[in-house]
Amino acid sequence: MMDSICASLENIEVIKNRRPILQIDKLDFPDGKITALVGPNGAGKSTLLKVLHGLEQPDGGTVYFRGQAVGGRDVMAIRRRMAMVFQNPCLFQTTVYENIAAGLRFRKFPKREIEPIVRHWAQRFGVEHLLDRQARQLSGGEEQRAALARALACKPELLMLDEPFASLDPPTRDSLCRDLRKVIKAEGITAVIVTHMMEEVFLLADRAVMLSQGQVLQAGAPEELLDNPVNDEVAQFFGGRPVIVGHIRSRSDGKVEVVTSKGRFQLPALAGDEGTYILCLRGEESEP
Ligand SMILES: Nc1ncnc2c1ncn2[C@@H]1O[C@H](COP(=O)(O)OP(=O)(O)OP(=O)(O)O)[C@@H](O)[C@H]1O
Repeated sequence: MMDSICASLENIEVIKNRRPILQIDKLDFPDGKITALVGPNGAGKSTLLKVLHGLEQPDGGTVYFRGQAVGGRDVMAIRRRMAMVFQNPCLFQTTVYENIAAGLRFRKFPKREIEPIVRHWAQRFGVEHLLDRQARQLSGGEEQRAALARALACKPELLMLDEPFASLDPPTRDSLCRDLRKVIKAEGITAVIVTHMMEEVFLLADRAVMLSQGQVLQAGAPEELLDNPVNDEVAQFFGGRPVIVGHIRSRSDGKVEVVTSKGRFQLPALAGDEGTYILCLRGEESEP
């Protein structure tokens, strides 16, 4: 069955200082799927997100949202159906509660409906106990959780994330990634995440799109880019480290069977595993 498409870019061109920084013939964002945008610094990832979000007007081409060309007076109405979360969460200088409620107030939700929605999303992202706290008194991980709750409270159809976890420590990043995937999947949201971290690509994304110099080099399942890269640049980006990705096939007696493209592995079950294992291989120490 064909995937239905939430948003797409067609013949998009963005030019800065007479230099093309984004040239996309066609790129679809399928409904309910999480797409990771990856690529080296300056590849055009953030520009692509801004074009998709209507924050940046392309010099050529068309953005479609649910089959409708985005432009003119409709832009603001369509942008309200999307949400963006940045690396710097940019919380308002007020309480966590007011931050999560902000979009709902803006959309003129009735007062009595706001509180249960705020509590629901605060609880989904583990910040319910912080609702009365001023945003400036949060840790980086708590800030990002509050920013995600704020973004999701408005039920966006398309969620865009620009390196949302880049400044978090690995365990915080890992737990937030897993929570985010659960929430996005449960809500059926379409998401696009810009990231430099391979772990995030494999933990979060259903698809990966590799950009370089403003162009799409390859798009497909993350494992496809890892196992069958179209060129050296993709191979180096995805295979720069010896990583094998696997999915849990079965569990028994505290063990899991993980199926990978390189074979099956019996491994001890890890707390919090959700079905995806990333096996990183370390070279054998040579004897002196
Ligand atoms: N306003 C601008 N004027 C001129 N050049 C720009 C402007 N905005 C972006 N660029 C250039 O466009 C290219 C793409 O930038 P962009 O921020 O989209 O890349 P990126 O893939 O998100 O990079 P990074 O991983 O470093 O965040 C870069 O070479 C950047 O210098």
